[in-house]
Amino acid sequence: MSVRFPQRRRAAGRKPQLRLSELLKSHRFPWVCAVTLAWSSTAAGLTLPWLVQDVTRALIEQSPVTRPLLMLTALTLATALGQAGCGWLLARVGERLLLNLRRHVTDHILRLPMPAVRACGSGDLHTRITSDAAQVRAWAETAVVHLPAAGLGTIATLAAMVAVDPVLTLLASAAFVLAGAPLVGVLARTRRAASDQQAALADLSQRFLSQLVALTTIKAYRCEARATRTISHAASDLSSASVTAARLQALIGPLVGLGQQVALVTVTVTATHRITSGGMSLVTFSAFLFLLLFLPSPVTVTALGIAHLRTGLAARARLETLLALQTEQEQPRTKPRPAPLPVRHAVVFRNVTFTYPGTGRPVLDGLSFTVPATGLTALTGPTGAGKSTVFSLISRFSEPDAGHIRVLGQEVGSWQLSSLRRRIAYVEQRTTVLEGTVRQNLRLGSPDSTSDDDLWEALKTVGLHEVVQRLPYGLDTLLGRGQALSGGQQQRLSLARALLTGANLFLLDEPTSQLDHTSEQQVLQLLQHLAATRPIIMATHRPATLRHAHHTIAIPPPADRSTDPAEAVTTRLPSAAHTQTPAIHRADETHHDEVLTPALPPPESVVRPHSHQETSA
Ligand SMILES: Nc1ncnc2c1ncn2[C@@H]1O[C@H](COP(=O)(O)OP(=O)(O)OP(=O)(O)O)[C@@H](O)[C@H]1O
Repeated sequence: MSVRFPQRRRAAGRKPQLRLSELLKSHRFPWVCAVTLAWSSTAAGLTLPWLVQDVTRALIEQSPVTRPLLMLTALTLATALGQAGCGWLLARVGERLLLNLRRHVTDHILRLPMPAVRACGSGDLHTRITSDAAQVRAWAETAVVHLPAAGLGTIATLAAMVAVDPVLTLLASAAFVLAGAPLVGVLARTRRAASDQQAALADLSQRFLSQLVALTTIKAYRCEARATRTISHAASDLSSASVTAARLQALIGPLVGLGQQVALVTVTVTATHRITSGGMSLVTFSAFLFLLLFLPSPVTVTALGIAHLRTGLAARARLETLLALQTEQEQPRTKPRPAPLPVRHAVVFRNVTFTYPGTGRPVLDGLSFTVPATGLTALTGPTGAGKSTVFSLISRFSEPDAGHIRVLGQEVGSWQLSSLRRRIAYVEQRTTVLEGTVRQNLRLGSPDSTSDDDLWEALKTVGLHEVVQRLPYGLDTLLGRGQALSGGQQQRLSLARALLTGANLFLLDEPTSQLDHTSEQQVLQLLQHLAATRPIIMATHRPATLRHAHHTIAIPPPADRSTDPAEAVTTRLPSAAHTQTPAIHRADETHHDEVLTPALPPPESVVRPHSHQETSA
C-alpha cells in the first residue's frame, strides 16, 4: 500500500536528527514560559478543592463566605488565564517549530540524489513535509507541555485524595485500575495505527498527484472514472486506517469515564455508610468528591497524551527515515587531479556501465566516447538507448557502476558538486517552467543581479522576446499556475535560461523537438555560434539537427552493445559544412585526439554569458 523508501544509509553512530532538545533549541524562552504557565494553571486548579472545602465549611458553620468565594473566583480566573496564555504561546512556538522542521526536511529532500527522490515518490514526500511534520509538532507540545502537566495533575490529585481520605483513595484507584485495564492495550496499538494511517495518506497523495500530472491524457481518453477509482482505492485504505486510529482514540475517554463511574459508586456507598455511622464529616466527603470529579480530566489528558506521543513518534520515525537518506555528496569523493590546460576533451566516457536501481539490466554497458572541447556534438541513438542517462551521469545526478567519466578535464567524482553543476547548462527533454515570474524562471541559473537588459537579450536570441512583451506583465508575468506558455515557447525559455548561465558545457536534450522548422533553424544557428567557444552536446533524433552537428556520437541499443561495446559507439568527425557526408569512425581515443574543432565565426547576436573564473578546468 505505502510507497517504499530506499534503503536508508545512516552513518555509524549518527544520532537521531529529531531529538526534542534539537527541535526546541531555537525558541527555548517561549517554551519555558508555556511550560511554566501550564504547570501553574494545573497547580492552581489543584487548590480549587481546598477553596471549595472552605466555602462549604463556611456555609455549614454560617460564617462569612465572601473571602473564600473571592479567592475561589480569583483562582478560577487565574487558572483560565494561565491556560489561555499557555495556548497562545504554544500556538506561536509550535508554528515556529513546524516552520523550521519543514524548512529542514524540504532542504534535505531537495539535496537527495535523484534516484532516491524517485524511489520515495512525490506524494510520499509531500505527506512527510505536511502531515508528518505537523504530527511531530504535536508530539513536541505533548511531550514538553501537556503530558507533564497532566501527569503532575494526576499525581497531585491522587496525593490530595490520599491526604483527605486514604481508604476512599484506595477504593477509587482500584475502581479506576479495574475499569481502565483495557486502556493499556488501546495505547499499545495507537502507534501502529498512526503509522498505517500516515502510510495510507502518503499513498493517496502519491496516486492523486500522479493522476493530476496525467490529467490531459486522462481527459483525452475519457478515463476520469477509472482514475477516480484508482484514487478511491487509496482513499478507502486511508479511511479504514483512520477509522482504526479514531476508534482507538475514541475508546480512551469512555474507559476513563467508566473508571470514574465505578469509583463514584464505590466511594459514595462507602462514604454514606461512614457518614451515617459518624466516621466521616460531610465537609471531608465534599472535598473528596470534588477531587474525584476532577481526577478524570488529568487522567484523560494523560492517556490521550500518551496516544498522541505514540502517534508523533510514528511520524518522527518516518521523518527520521527520510533524513537518514544520504544527500548528494557536495565534497569530491575522489582527490581532484589537475587537468592539463586547456582541456582537449569536454567529456570522456571510458567503459561506463550504469544500471537503474531495481531494473537488473544495465542501460549503458561499457560505453566509451569522447566529446571535443568545442563544437556541436550530437548524441543520437534509438529511443531508450540511454542518451538522457548519459546527461544524467555527466551532471552526476546518477553515478556509474563501473568505468570512468571525465568532465571538463576532471574525473566527474572529483568535482565539488556545485562547481560541476555551475559549469553545466542542462536543458531537460521535458522542458521545465517553474511556478514564478518569467524573470525568476530566466534567472534560475544566473545571479539575481542579472539585468533586465541581459534577460531581454537572451529572450531575443531565442526568439521569445515578442511573446514575453505581449504577456500582461512582461517579465513579471507569473508562469505556472497563472499564464501558460506553449511547448515550443517553454523550450525557448529553457534555452534562454541556459544561455544566461554562462556555463562551460551545454547539455541539451532534444532542444528543438517542439519548434517549427524556422525556429529550429534559428536555434541551431545560435548553437553553432555558441559552439565555437564551448562544447555543446545535444541529444537528438532529428535529421535537421544532425546536419548542423560538428560531431556525432551514436549510442546503440543495449542489445547491440552487449556484443561489442567499443564497436558500437561511433563518432562522425566534423565536416567543414553540414552539406558533406561525414565519415563514420570508431570512438576510440586515437580518433578523438585527431578531432579538429571547426572554424566557426564568433557569436554575434548571442548573449554574452557571464564568465566564471574557473573556465580553465
Ligand atoms: N528512472 C529510471 N528508472 C528506471 N529505468 C529508467 C529510468 N530512466 C530511464 N530508464 C530506462 O533507461 C533506458 C534509457 O533511458 P533514457 O531516457 O536515457 O533513453 P533515451 O535514449 O534518452 O531515450 P529517448 O530518446 O526516448 O529520450 C530506458 O530503457 C528507460 O526505460
